[in-house]
Amino acid sequence: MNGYPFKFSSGYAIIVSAKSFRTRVKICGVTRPEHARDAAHLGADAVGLVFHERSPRAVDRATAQAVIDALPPFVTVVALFQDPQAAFVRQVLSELRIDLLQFHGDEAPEFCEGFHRRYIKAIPMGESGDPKAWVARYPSAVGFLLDSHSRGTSGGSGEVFDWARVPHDAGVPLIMAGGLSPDNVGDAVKQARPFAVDVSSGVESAPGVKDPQLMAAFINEVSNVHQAD
Ligand SMILES: O=C(O)c1ccccc1NCC(=O)[C@H](O)[C@H](O)COP(=O)(O)O
Repeated sequence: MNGYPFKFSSGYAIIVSAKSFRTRVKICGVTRPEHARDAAHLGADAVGLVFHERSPRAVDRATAQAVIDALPPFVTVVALFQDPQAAFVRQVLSELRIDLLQFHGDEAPEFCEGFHRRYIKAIPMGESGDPKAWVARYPSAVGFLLDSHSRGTSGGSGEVFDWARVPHDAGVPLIMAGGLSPDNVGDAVKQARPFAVDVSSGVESAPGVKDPQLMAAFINEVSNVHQAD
């Protein structure tokens, strides 16, 4: 398919020309202000802050504030949680300028909606099953992040799932994640034509340490796909 599926609110579906569409890029698990600034100036659309204490990429609120302060305008700040206490999410939201929530665990739709913020829901592609069943279960999500983890396990593993399972007719923005790197992201975008791609370990020199050269290579590979379309 040489284009991107889009469904209007009326239900009318079209393929948007590949030339007029740009796959967005989110760099997840940023732990240092200088890496956030680098990511943004290299062209990242969003950065993810991991608020899951068992993650090697977990940030405390002071570090998160420093990362946010390093960002220029028009870069989305995403706060990632995995089965958090509601009070913790509320505390993060009250202290930090968060644009979007990302729920990576078994959170119910009512829980995700309870903060009255836009949110995306991670779909565990390590499980069999139709991703569109998740889309139907979370009608208030503004997008879905397809990651290679199984239910109950964390993301950021660097593992790849079968891209043939990405639906082309979900009717909502899909964000591909899981084991993407500068070596494979071009193929992933060409094959699945997602709304966005999300990367963590594939642009790191060590867990939690983003590598500016790998981030640059990753973002270049994504834009190269569109220049060749
Ligand atoms: O990154 C983590 O440590 C993490 C912990 C708990 C839940 C989710 C987590 N990461 C999710 C992600 O960073 C993204 O989904 C990512 O793009 C996928 O990671 P990777 O395969 O390393 O690119």
